Amino acid sequence: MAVLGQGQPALLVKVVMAGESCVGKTSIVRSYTEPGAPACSSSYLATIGIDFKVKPITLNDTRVKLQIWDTAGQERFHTLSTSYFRGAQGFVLVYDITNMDSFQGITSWMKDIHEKAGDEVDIILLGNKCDKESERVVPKRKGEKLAWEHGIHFFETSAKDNVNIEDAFSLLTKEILEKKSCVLYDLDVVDLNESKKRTCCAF
Ligand SMILES: Nc1nc2c(ncn2[C@@H]2O[C@H](COP(=O)(O)OP(=O)(O)OP(=O)(O)O)[C@@H](O)[C@H]2O)c(=O)[nH]1
Repeated sequence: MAVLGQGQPALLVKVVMAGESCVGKTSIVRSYTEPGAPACSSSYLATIGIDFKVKPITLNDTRVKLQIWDTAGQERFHTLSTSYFRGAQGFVLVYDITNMDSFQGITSWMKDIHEKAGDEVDIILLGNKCDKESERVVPKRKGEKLAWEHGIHFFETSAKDNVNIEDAFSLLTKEILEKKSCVLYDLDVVDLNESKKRTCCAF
């Protein structure tokens, strides 16, 4: 793998959150990008439309700017949300271990991802809210089996207790870097203007 050191532009990686409404996508992003701030609140505020956060990380001496798009899971936003799938290099596909419908919806989300973003994208499956063990309805082995059938990695996570969130994003990013061409991006430039980007086939 080519290494981009200090002073060189970081690689821009686009990752999209997907999954049913209320499974914890926004809370996972918050837990990852705003350490220290409470990821979960007692009241639920649905994502309206789309939002993105940027998380700079360094993996094996390679500087990466993770651009994490948080989509709305509500059915009425489905067309808008899936329109952001195009061009993504990775997906964090989330269900809630206390909600069987959210787990059963995963196959359909998987289909949407492959239709819009192709078959080569990297996906990681997360069974979120693992802190709510007493309310669990989706056994861990079901998540593991589904992930195994699709050839993807799986974690059970808690955005509330910050369990496995960092590991999940790191693993997904590593997989993307190992096989994908990425976009070069100057760390100090905030503008995502097309002219400031160029394709890099360093990997
Ligand atoms: N106990 C617990 N609650 C969580 C966890 N993650 C999220 N929640 C709660 O679940 C509810 C929904 O979380 P969100 O992050 O808004 O869910 P979402 O998937 O972004 O929902 P949409 O925006 O509608 O797509 C909120 O009340 C969160 O506080 C978790 O790991 N554990």
